[in-house]
Amino acid sequence: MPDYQSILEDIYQKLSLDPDRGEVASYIPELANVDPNAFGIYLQLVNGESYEVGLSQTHISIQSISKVLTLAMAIHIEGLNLWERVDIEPSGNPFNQLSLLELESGIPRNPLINAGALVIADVLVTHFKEPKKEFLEFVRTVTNDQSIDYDQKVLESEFSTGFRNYAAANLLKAYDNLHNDVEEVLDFYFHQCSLSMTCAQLAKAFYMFANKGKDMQGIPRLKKRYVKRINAIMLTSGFYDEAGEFAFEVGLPGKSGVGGGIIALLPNEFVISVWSPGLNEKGNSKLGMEALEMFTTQSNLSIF
Ligand SMILES: NC(=O)CC[C@H](N)C(=O)O
Repeated sequence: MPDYQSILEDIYQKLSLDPDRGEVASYIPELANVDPNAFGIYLQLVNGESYEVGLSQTHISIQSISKVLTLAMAIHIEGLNLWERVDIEPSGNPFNQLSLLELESGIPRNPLINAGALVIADVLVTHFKEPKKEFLEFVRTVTNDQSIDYDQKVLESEFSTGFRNYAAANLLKAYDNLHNDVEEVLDFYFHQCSLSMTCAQLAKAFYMFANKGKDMQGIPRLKKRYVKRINAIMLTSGFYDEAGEFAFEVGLPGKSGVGGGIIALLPNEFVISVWSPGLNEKGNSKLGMEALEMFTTQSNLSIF
């Protein structure tokens, strides 16, 4: 077995010296208040062991990482019908791009771009009486951690500046691919993005995707055939127009968020979460991508 702690410490030391950390997201004003030098990694092995360096226990805004968790809930509800409303192809475009949605008559390319996540949010809003409560409960249950909650300040920030999300939701509605009120779906979507979790909590939440659908308590949360497909979608679409680069450099299914978090996993082996708030020009954590490239190269563990 690789010496995981030494690998993490080596990555941490080398990258901590990197003067170029990218730009902290500012289009959601609350995210711009985060220290650009923050950096943490948490590694959760499927065998139960864990390793960490830096700010792995600091709360971060999980942002688009939440899209995988809502997808897991929606796929359970809708099964194969889900794919009539959202496609599974990489978009090759930024996460908030609208032109493809218009071109493709209101069917989002995949569930991990914003338009796709809004359709997934719509499924949950239809299915549950109290979708925000149910989503929070789902995340708390699979992580076995009742302390996880929404961040009110980030939430307000999302509401006040989410113009492209309002546009995407309205476009979906115009194409009849949003069954509930635009405001209700956006309210849910902004809540899911505002969820605040540590790298450690994120790794635990994603444990089920590395463990054939069973969470850390060994309880089945997701059918195996859905786990396989969600992992495939993370690989092909988890990093928007940088999905190819992530597969090439890192070689793991994963998902990023504009809060600077990245989660990635190797089925049956581990889940790893990284946080560094500075983003590259594609909106993915700059140091986070570099750290994961170093991790899979040094440990010699990737799906390839
Ligand atoms: N890539 C992201 O993390 C985007 C999420 C952000 N809340 C948005 O909708 O714009």
